[in-house]
Amino acid sequence: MTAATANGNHAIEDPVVVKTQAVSPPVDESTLFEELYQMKCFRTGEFYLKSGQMTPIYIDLRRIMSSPRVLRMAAQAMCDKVVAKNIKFDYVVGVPYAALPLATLVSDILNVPMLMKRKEAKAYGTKQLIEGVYQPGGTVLLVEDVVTSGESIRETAEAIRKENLKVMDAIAVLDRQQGATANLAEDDLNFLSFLTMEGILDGLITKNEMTEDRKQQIIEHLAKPF
Ligand SMILES: O=P(O)(O)OC[C@H]1O[C@H](OP(=O)(O)OP(=O)(O)O)[C@H](O)[C@@H]1O
Repeated sequence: MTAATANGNHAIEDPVVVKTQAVSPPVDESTLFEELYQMKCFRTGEFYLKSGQMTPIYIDLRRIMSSPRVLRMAAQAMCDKVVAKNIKFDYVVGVPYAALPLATLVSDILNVPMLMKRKEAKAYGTKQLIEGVYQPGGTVLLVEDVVTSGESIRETAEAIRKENLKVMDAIAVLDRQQGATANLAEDDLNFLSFLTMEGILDGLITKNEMTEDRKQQIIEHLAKPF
């Protein structure tokens, strides 16, 4: 039996069971770096971010959806971290759009239901911004691919909280280390990532794609305010 909720969804009678056991061997940082490198996810040059800031290094994790194996590895890496930190949640939500395939796999690996937050509500149908079946009061884990300022996570958390769901934690494959942790803490969001920009730059040095001096220049550039 189900009960109607405020959002018109029907609550699931049985409580959600969070299976906090990852199913594959743990993924380590250097292995994932190597896979992302092989998939040409790291590009140096002149690129512009959502914030409008120019960046000398662009990290495009949208490419990994083209490899189910690497996509799953990245999702598994986040699951390992979430399990290690003993984070409890009832639903997984990907920050649209790039993180949606990752969130789908996190949901599958941990056997936790997924919800989907739209970038914009549709003007027809149910017009809901949050899709899926949920009970108000449930807790959401946010999943991101790459985080710069954390603004996309913050916007997603805001929309979810308006639906009387709780959000306390967000996890990303990669943190560009440009202030997201502090920015999100202001919104009571605990932010974790599996890889960091510094780790990527170090990896590119080992590949002879970058010098230590260039790494320092890039870090200084990225430390500038948006
Ligand atoms: O931390 P932030 O400063 O918000 O930047 C990170 C966001 O930017 C990218 O998404 P983008 O806006 O390019 O959209 P997409 O996911 O639809 O590609 C990325 O996938 C993150 O969601």
